[in-house]
Amino acid sequence: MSNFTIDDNPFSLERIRSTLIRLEDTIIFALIERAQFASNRCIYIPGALEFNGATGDKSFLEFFLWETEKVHARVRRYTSPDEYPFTSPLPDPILPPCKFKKFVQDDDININDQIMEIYTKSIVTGICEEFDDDNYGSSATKDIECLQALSRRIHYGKFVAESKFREQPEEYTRLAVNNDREAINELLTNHKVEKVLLERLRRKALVYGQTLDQAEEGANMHLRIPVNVVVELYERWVIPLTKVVEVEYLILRGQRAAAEKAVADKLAQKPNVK
Ligand SMILES: C=C(O[C@@H]1C=C(C(=O)O)C=C[C@H]1O)C(=O)O
Repeated sequence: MSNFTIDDNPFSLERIRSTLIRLEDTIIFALIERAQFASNRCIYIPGALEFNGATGDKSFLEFFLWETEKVHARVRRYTSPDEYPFTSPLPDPILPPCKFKKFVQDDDININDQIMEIYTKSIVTGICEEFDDDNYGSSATKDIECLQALSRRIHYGKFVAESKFREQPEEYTRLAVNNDREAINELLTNHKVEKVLLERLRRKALVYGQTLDQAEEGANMHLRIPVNVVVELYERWVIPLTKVVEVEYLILRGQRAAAEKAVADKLAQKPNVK
């Protein structure tokens, strides 16, 4: 008998949470990469930069992101249930569809517009110095990595929500039928998990942000990214937006479950016609 049990359910809440923990590292390092460059605000302003007429009415970042997502769409990135594009229209995949183990239900929940707005208006300000260093391509490249990591983490809330629905289907269905978003948000919230996450994030940002250019441990004076910026990013934006996705998914999931039950009950009442 092994000393530890391996959770063989790839979609247990514990396994889903471990994916969110791994995404913390992806996000922190993506932010550290972006912080190398100035804010270069012009890349976020529609029409501020024109490359041979290519950007048109889009900002440089929107143009770059759209071109990037077109290629990613062609290699079927957005057929994955945990990947959501920021731009449209996008071409069909040139590869045959992957077979994904079905867990979350099909839906059209995509809050990347909110993520883009918050990232360009609030997050860049916190991690970059406010000036123009002409590194527009490099800045946008790093922005895209940050946006994709944040989008994946926040939309992974669907997996969390499905796992929680399966633990309390009746309760979530009852609240969904009443469109009670506040009660659903309260039921899904786990304050202990959030507290532990923010404490872990502070430690990660402190360690990952060090340049280690001082031999003496902990002597680093300069951090590559302010610790409080990372913690506030999660506390103010990432966790609340993840919960927005969870709530919207649970409303949909619960209302579908209620509709399916109504049909099943009706069929059960139907007398057998000889
Ligand atoms: C993701 C979960 O749902 C909620 C959102 C959390 C987050 O975004 O980090 C953490 C705990 C919950 O309040 C979870 O329960 O793990």
